[in-house]
Amino acid sequence: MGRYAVLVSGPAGSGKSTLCSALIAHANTLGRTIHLVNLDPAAERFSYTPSIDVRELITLEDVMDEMKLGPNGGLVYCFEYLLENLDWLDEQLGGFEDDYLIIDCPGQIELYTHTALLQGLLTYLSVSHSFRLCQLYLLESHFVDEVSKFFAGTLSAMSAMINLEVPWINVMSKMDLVERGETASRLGRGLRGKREMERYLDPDPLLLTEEANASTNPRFHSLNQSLVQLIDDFAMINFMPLDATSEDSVGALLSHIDHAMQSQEDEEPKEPRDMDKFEVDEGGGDELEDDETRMEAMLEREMERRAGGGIGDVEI
Ligand SMILES: Nc1nc2c(ncn2[C@@H]2O[C@H](COP(=O)(O)OP(=O)(O)OP(=O)(O)O)[C@@H](O)[C@H]2O)c(=O)[nH]1
Ligand SMILES: [Mg+2]
Repeated sequence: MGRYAVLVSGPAGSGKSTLCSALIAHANTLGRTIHLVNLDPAAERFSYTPSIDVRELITLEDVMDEMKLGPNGGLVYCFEYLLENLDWLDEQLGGFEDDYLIIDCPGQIELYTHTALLQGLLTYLSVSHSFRLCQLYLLESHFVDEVSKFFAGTLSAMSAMINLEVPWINVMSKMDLVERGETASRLGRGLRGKREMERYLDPDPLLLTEEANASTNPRFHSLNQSLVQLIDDFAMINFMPLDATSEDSVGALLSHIDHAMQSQEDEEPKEPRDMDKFEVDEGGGDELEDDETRMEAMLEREMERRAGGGIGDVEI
């Protein structure tokens, strides 16, 4: 087999921990074992006991007390500490040869978009521990129920995707709320119908532009056009619907993840890199690689995958 790790990421409350539990429960019914890894130093409880738990190394509560930091600064500190203490992680990972890990991440979006911390960790897992990786990014259906919110959610997903550069699956979570037609936003506006919502799963650029223009001042129409163009050019923004309460829905997502992982078997192995280079730098100074080159390489690979099948089927 090999070593596989699925990172479950996304904004606060998007359903990450619920999905981790649902995936583990579903895997158990198939006779498969998935181990839970908790990377959230502020997590309180889990349905399954984590096999690896960052809280054994550091907790957000202690950091906030001792370092006099707020929750966000404290979280960044916890991740820096983890990356400075990778020997702890080495020890934890030692017992998991040939295993499938599901990694529950914190909900602070800046971790995915503004810092290189998670990227450092992913590089470490793939280069030093030969993990095949896949990242899920969850967005809640009822926060993406109109075009302006769809833009905001999609751009955050895109920004995280470019920052992290691993096989990627966007997930629109809590789709059962759409099915049930529950009130969407907490502002009390009615949720769009299921069919209307589904068009956001694989958005049509023309419809998106029309809808965005219909609800904005004409001064912003060219901005709408550019945003839609950007989303369309990337050809990466589509969402897999998820209802974590449905075994079928969780099963479909697990198959999708398996497919993304499997496809990496066909890829060329990565050259081991000097771990000294993976020092954390939040100031944007010495980046691991030049951003443009990384982005070009990522886009090129994506185009190749899409042209040749491979993980082109995967919503990334
Ligand atoms: N209806 C519905 N509720 C869900 C679903 N998934 C999660 N929830 C609910 O959403 C809330 C947040 O879920 P969590 O799994 O804790 O979300 P999270 O992303 O781990 O949250 P943080 O770790 O705080 O960022 C809980 O009340 C869940 O029961 C779903 O598929 N459908
Ligand atoms: Mg959680």
